[in-house]
Amino acid sequence: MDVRRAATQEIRSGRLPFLGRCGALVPAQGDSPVSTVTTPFRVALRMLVAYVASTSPGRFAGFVALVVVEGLLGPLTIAASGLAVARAQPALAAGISSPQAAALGLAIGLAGLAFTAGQISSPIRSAVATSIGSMVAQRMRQQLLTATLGPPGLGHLEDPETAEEIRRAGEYEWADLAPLTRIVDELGTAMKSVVAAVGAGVLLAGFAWWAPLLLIAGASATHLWMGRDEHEIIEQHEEYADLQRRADYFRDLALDPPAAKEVRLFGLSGLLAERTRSYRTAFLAHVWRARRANLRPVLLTLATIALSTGGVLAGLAGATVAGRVNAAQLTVYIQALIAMQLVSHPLLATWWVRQGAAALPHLQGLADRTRQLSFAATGSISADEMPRKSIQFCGVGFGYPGQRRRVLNGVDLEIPAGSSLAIVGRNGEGKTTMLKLLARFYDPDVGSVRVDGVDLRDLDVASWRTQVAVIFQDFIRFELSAQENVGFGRVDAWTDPASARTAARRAGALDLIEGLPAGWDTVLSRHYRGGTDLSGGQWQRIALARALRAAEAGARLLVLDEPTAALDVRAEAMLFERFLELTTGTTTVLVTHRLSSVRHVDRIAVVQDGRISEYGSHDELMAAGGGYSEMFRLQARRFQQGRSDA
Ligand SMILES: Nc1ncnc2c1ncn2[C@@H]1O[C@H](COP(=O)(O)OP(=O)(O)OP(=O)(O)O)[C@@H](O)[C@H]1O
Repeated sequence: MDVRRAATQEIRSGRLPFLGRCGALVPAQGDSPVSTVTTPFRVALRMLVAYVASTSPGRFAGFVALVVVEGLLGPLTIAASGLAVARAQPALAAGISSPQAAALGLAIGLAGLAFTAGQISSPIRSAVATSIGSMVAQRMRQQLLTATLGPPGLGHLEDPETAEEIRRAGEYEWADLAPLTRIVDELGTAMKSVVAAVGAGVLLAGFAWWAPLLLIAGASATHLWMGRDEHEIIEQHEEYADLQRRADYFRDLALDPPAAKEVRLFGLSGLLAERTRSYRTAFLAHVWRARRANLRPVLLTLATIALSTGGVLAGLAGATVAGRVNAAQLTVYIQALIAMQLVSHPLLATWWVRQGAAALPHLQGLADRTRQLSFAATGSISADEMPRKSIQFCGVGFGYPGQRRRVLNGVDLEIPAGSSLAIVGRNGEGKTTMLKLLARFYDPDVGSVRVDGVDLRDLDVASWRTQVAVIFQDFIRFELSAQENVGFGRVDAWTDPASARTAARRAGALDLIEGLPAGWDTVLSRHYRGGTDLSGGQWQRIALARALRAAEAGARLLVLDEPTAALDVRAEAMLFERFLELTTGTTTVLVTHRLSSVRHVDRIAVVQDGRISEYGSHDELMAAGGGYSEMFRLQARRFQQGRSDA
């Protein structure tokens, strides 16, 4: 089951709006993030800086000011220390209380002050970077949630390209290696290094104009070679990311408790271990090959640095020997030369910048795209108290986005308000699809679904969904308390114990819940302390209780998509009977494969070849002697045989 899709269906049903604010959908197992950072560095840098700056302009301006000041403190320390060396000799000669000694003290004090300020400003910058990084992450998270949870339909989640965009847009979140706080900090360090290097360059220009230029040329060449090569390595990562994903998938299968039974039963352990190893080795082989190819630019880089630095040092030595540079100047120039090496520091930040910017191209415009793929929630008519008369499928034709085949092709069906309907048919005939149209997760391609004569498209979608309580086959099993699992049927009053109790009793789940270790407060997952796991049938009763809680809160259309498949035949029949009794007057639509369970519904619709092939009460359909009566007799015979065999 796709956990994300199941969760989204329930959230879309309008019952859990708060998850849009504080809940995050987790990536499916096996979708582990692999670097997709192929944006050219300059573009990535521009993108990242623009995004960070626009997230909090005031704070970012303060951050930049701090970075510039911190960057200038380095050259200031160098200049002050040079001044101190220059004044040392005259001060020694003039004595401790001379003006020369005072001037020396001033120079030393200035150097000490600049150095200390540099030490203090560094942690302050990191703290500001952390706070900006958190705000950026929060903004990205919000944008992602708006893009995924905002559209009222599901089409955007099922379009493969958009699903991939969403996955990539969310990678910043799961990339533990590169949290945004660290990325912003690295960006600040890189900016500071450039400012410090420029300041040092100005000092070194006092010796010779060409000296800083030579060092900058060396650093630029280095940047160019390394940057181009790093880009290639990252592209290789991207190209072979599938191998990594496969390796992770097989590893997760080996570790995943739900898979453990079949893995052991079919003796798959060895195969899983072998596949994990071979996919991982194949992936690493490409990475190693890329790294080996990277050796050449590393050597070229080292040679360039040695040549440019050596050239400046040789010039300095010559000038010193010739008496054109004194000791104080030499101190300043050598320190400036060392500080200028910082000019290549941003090179170290390229990886971080690319990581930080990786999600941005995918995030930008994502909300527009998902909105386009979902339908436009144009309707504004309130659905309060609907349906009062009927729900109709009028000539409905529908195919899933990106699929050529139409699942439904001319469905005509009327469900009188307050009646119960069972939709039956073979696997894959489109029963669940009809329910999805009913909940307006999609719009029909042809025809319309009408409530009291009003096209669903003209109804306010949120208001319609408060009228609908659906339990799908793949309902969510919230790893939360029993109270929450049932109470979420009415999210704005989920804590109400009396209503939850009533719903649980009606669903036959009350004894089960009250027998749990901490009763209603028990977390329904053994992954949590004091939590417990439920069987498939027990979970279905909980889900049913949630739907009944919604019905009690005013939902007027109850839709159950095989919610009792994990119960035995007798339990299902009893539950359906009781359910129909309890929901008398509520419009109820059931999907089930067990025809014995639907004898008591008012009407039965058989779906076949994309349309309704039979429609009527159980007795009418049996009397008609069509496909339904044939299926019913077959199932009854099997059941009888099973009982007599037993
Ligand atoms: N999200 C989807 N994207 C593409 N095709 C889909 C999607 N969901 C279902 N289908 C296809 O639509 C068809 C009808 O599916 P649906 O789930 O409505 O059938 P069903 O009658 O409920 O089946 P079952 O009895 O097995 O639950 C199937 O062929 C299925 O593969």
